[in-house]
Amino acid sequence: MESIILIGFMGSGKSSVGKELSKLLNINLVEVDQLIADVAGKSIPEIFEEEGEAGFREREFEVLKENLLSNQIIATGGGILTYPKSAELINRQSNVFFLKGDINVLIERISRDKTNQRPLANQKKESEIISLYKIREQSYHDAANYVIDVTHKSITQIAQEILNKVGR
Ligand SMILES: Nc1ncnc2c1ncn2[C@@H]1O[C@H](COP(=O)(O)OP(=O)(O)O)[C@@H](O)[C@H]1O
Ligand SMILES: O=C(O)C1=C[C@@H](OP(=O)(O)O)[C@@H](O)[C@H](O)C1
Ligand SMILES: [Mg+2]
Repeated sequence: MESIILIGFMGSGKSSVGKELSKLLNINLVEVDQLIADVAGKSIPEIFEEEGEAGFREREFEVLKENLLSNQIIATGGGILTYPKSAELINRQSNVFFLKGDINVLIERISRDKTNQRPLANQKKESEIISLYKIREQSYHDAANYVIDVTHKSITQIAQEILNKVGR
């Protein structure tokens, strides 16, 4: 099976749904953010602070490139498509799922989630996060082969819906 790639804004559930899919299919999860931190030996906020967003995006591209093998679940970070080299790789894939949700619900989920520190959402006004979403929204649609509404669904429901689409 060609790998299942999850894209979408922060808080849309890419990491959570990725974990669930990896369990259900018993295949490897590539959690891009986690691998970036492992390779760098520092946290995502530390990378943003020390290397800037540009440094983070190049690291993200390297991890994506090295892990685009078949038969995996790939949970990306919400900004991966802003880097043209990464967008190009993802645009070539055919099991790309855009987890799309009401932005207000996503903001609520982000603000409740204290485990994942998100430098591009922390300390930001709601209006700024909404602007960032609007800037990115079209790129998710352009890259996606499937759009899944995640607003009023559980993580398990979303994972099941994805499995149905790929015929598993
Ligand atoms: N469908 C959902 N229903 C309820 N909570 C969710 C759902 N999807 C994600 N969450 C919660 O929202 C937060 C962000 O989810 P996460 O998987 O880290 O998203 P992403 O990787 O897309 O940023 C987590 O606390 C997670 O438990
Ligand atoms: O939207 C973004 O630019 C980012 C999203 C984060 O991943 P999640 O979408 O999993 O939160 C993480 O990659 C980093 O903080 C940058
Ligand atoms: Mg994530």
